[in-house]
Order: sequence, then structure tokens, then C-alpha cells
Amino acid sequence: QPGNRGPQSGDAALEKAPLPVDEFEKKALEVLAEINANEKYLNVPENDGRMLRIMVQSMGVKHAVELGTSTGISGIWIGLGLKDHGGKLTTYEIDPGRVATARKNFEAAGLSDVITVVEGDAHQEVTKLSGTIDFIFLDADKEGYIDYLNKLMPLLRPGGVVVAHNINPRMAHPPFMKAITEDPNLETVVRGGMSISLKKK
Ligand SMILES: C[S@@+](CC[C@H](N)C(=O)[O-])C[C@H]1O[C@@H](n2cnc3c(N)ncnc32)[C@H](O)[C@@H]1O
Repeated sequence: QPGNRGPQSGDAALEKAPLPVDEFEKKALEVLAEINANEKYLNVPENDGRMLRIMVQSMGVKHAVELGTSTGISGIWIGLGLKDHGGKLTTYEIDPGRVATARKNFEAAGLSDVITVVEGDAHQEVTKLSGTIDFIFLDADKEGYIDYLNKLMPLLRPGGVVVAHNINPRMAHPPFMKAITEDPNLETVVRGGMSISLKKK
């Protein structure tokens, strides 16, 4: 199909680099550039991070939950979208080295009061969550997405959103895809390798 040459192809080509609105954002973008320059792990591409920020800020998200912090790229983007209206991110990471690096990066980006990193196996740790969640970003173990979904869905508010990363024919886990596409209470689209599911009621 003309104009559709694979995930993210045409879309990203039409974007331009992010422009900082103030000194705070300028510093955060510098930290992101620094992490990317030295990065040896897999983090979300910039346009995915920007999309997460747009979603959480436009939804006025008060509590976002991320599975798979790594060194904090997506966390910084989400944090940028939460900061001005007092939203908070709880993010989970199993690898102690990555936890330490992420905490350092959040501090450098001025977001340590916005973001809490929980170290440990998120399958266990998320069961300790209570209260309402407005936004969930799944980016940890792919076969675990279905378990995270089952555990967190009861806390997600109506109108809340679940975004999952690496949703492509090679990596999408069938039980998770079935859950997000066959539940009438979820409106799900897949775009650019991410699924976006709205909890309708
Ligand atoms: C693709 S990376 C996340 C990238 C990150 N969201 C970003 O864009 O900066 C996936 C991370 O999930 C973590 N992970 C895998 N299984 C996990 C589990 N059971 N609990 C918590 N973290 C886990 C890995 O250690 C890895 O750092």
C-alpha cells in the first residue's frame, strides 16, 4: 500500500526534533540525549516516548504505572507529561544496576519527586498497588503482559489507557493480544508497534 512501508516509516519522517519549552525541559532533553549516547540497553525510540508524554499530559493522568523501567528513557518522557499537573509515575525494574542508573537519570532530569522506581519482580510487586491507576505502560517481559493486565485492570479507571510496547507480529504474545482485542470493554488499536487500549467503562 503506498505510503505504508512498515512500522513508523512515514510518520517519523514527518516529525521534527522535540523543542524544549523551558529550562526544565531543556535539561530533561539533555539527559535523554546523554542516556541515548551511552546506552547499551533497549529503550523506546524517541517518537514513542513523545507519544507517551502526549497521552499522559492530555489525559491529566494522576497515577501512571510502567512495567520495565530499564535506565529510564520512557520514564522521563512520561514524567515530563505528569510534572506540571502533579501526576506521579510508579515504575518497576527487576535489574538492580538498571534501577540505580534510572534513579540517577530521573534525579538529573529533575523528576525524582515525580517518579518512584520499585526494584524487584513486577509480577509480585504490582500486587501491592492500591488506589486508582489512569495509565499503564507495559514494556517488561513480553510473556508477562497478560499477567500484568490481569493484575492491574481492576485498578484502571474507566477512561484509563493501557499502552503496550513491541506489539508486532514477531513479539506480540497471543494471550495478551486476545485479551486486549476480544474484551468489549477495551477499544484497542495497534500503531507503530504499540497497542493502545481504552477502558471504556
Ligand atoms: C525494553 S526494557 C524497558 C525500556 C524502558 N521502558 C525504556 O524505554 O527506557 C525492559 C525492561 O524490563 C525489565 N524486566 C523484565 N522482566 C521484569 C520483571 N519481571 N519485573 C520487572 N522488570 C522486568 C528488564 O530488566 C528490562 O530492563
